[in-house]
Amino acid sequence: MTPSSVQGTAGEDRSDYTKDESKAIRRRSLTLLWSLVSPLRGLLILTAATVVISTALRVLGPALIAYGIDTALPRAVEFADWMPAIGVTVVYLLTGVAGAGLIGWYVVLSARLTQAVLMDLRTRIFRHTQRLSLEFHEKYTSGRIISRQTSDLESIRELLDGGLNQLVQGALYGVFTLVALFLVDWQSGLVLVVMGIPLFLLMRWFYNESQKGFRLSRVVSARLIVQFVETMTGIRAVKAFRKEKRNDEEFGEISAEYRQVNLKLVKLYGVLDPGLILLANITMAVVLLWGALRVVDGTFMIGALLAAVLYVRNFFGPLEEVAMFLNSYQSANAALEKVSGVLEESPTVPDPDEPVDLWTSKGHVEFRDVEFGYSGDRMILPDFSLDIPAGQTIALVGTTGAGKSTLAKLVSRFYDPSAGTVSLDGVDLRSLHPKDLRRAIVMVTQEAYLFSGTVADNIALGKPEATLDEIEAAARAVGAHEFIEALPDGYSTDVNKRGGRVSAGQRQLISFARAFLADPAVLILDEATASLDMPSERQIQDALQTLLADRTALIIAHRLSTVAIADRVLVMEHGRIIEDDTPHNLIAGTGKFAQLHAAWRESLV
Ligand SMILES: Nc1ncnc2c1ncn2[C@@H]1O[C@H](COP(=O)(O)OP(=O)(O)OP(=O)(O)O)[C@@H](O)[C@H]1O
Repeated sequence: MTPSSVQGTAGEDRSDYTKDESKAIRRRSLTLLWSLVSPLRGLLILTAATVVISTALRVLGPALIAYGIDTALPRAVEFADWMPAIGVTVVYLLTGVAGAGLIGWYVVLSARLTQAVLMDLRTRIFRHTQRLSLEFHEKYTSGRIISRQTSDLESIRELLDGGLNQLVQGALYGVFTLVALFLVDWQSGLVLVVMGIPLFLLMRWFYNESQKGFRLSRVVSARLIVQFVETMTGIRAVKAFRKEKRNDEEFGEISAEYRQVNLKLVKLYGVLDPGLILLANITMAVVLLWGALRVVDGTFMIGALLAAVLYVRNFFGPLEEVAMFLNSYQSANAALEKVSGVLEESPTVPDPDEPVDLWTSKGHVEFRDVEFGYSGDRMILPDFSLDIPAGQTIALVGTTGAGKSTLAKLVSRFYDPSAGTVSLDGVDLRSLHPKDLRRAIVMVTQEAYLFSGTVADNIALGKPEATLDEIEAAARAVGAHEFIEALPDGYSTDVNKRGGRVSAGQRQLISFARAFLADPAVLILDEATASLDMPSERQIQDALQTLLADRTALIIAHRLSTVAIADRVLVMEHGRIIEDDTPHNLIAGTGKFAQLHAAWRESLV
């Protein structure tokens, strides 16, 4: 079980993990990696076999040279027996060719493996983040999600595409070389093992330090992306409030920090590289000296000495590369840690295991003893009960922050209450299949988001199988047909292309048409009439009348004129309903709504 301090995306911005936390994160990354690789076990085994065999063949070289010099050559010189020399040359050539061929095959196989893993991971991140509840998206900014899907995946791709080959081959080469050295001359092998102690300490120091550095580097680079994405998505507000200078400063500060972190990382190589060279040279000198003494003594052969020196050189050769690719390994590891965190998050509004069937809904909505707060300590709806009979049109008014949108989000099941139930036709929303829920309850918000595609595509989102006639009928019903017809390509106009750009009010009408076509039993309009311009007030009323006919409706309205079409008005304050009556009765009374209404009427004069 991952400790709660690093569960999911918690603790993601830290780089000072405790031992237990680090262990848990590592375990989570490994589990993810295994889940990605295990379906490809066959390919993995084949890839591993090719790299093991090809490396073993490459390591044979110096031993063959030693045999050539110490055995085959003297036989040719002394007895004119050329067979061993020819034999060893042929074997040398054959192992070279086979080793090269296998390496080629390994590269192809490993590419196939890594591309499959990457595709799986990419799809998983997309699917999973899309499935996560609104609560997650409201607290985890889009910039961070983007960096998971882009820069993190890119780091993993870099490692898998190039670094891993080098890393695996280098590490295997080192191990095989050590074994071969022991077989050729155990005394030189012993020297290498003794020198292996400072080598191990150096590599371990580098690994730990660079791991810390890379974690920090990823945290800062994610902040850079978040800052960039937030600035660009809010570019209108940035310009309107002249926030450019402050943004420049903030971005500059994070950039400077990023540079600092990366500089520190590079400095680690300034210790590692000379350290490796020094250790290699000392080992080589000791092996050479000790070997030479034994050659003089007549207890060691010159060919074996040459092989021992070659092995020592070969042993240290790839270490530099291994260290370099530890770099991309670290970076990919840090990325995998974050990605596995996102994938560990689970939807806070889970789908029911055994959903209750609700083919057709009447639209009876009920809140019973509901308690809700976004974070545990602050209640937004302390104790809320409300019965909305099927077909009723409710207007919800109240001071800002009273909890009106929260109510709408609970009916749409973007969130679940912490106590009590929200039900549709007597069925707890938690027991409904998401498909039934989405078919029965539709929310239209002020944003009225349009997806890339044509106007018709955007309306058809409410009913994907709709015909063009149905789409047009829906647009006519809400009064959107005229302006759509006037667009350059009518219903086929691409909303993202030049000329296809529509105004905020037009977008709203398109989303009304979309909702009309979806024909839900319950419709929620959250400030949805706010962007419609005043001259078409009459039109709005007509559009709303058509849109709301024969269904339950919950309208959150600042515009008091919309309230007139409601059967019932609820006035909310601090998460409670303080007035609940027909608009007529409320206006005639002396309560809060009567005051609001009087003030509004005065403002019209
Ligand atoms: N995602 C969120 N996380 C934490 N708190 C939130 C979140 N959304 C809203 N709140 C808080 O919940 C309270 C009720 O917000 P809500 O949006 O429901 O009010 P509202 O009545 O719709 O207000 P308005 O008329 O201004 O839209 C507010 O105090 C707000 O700060």
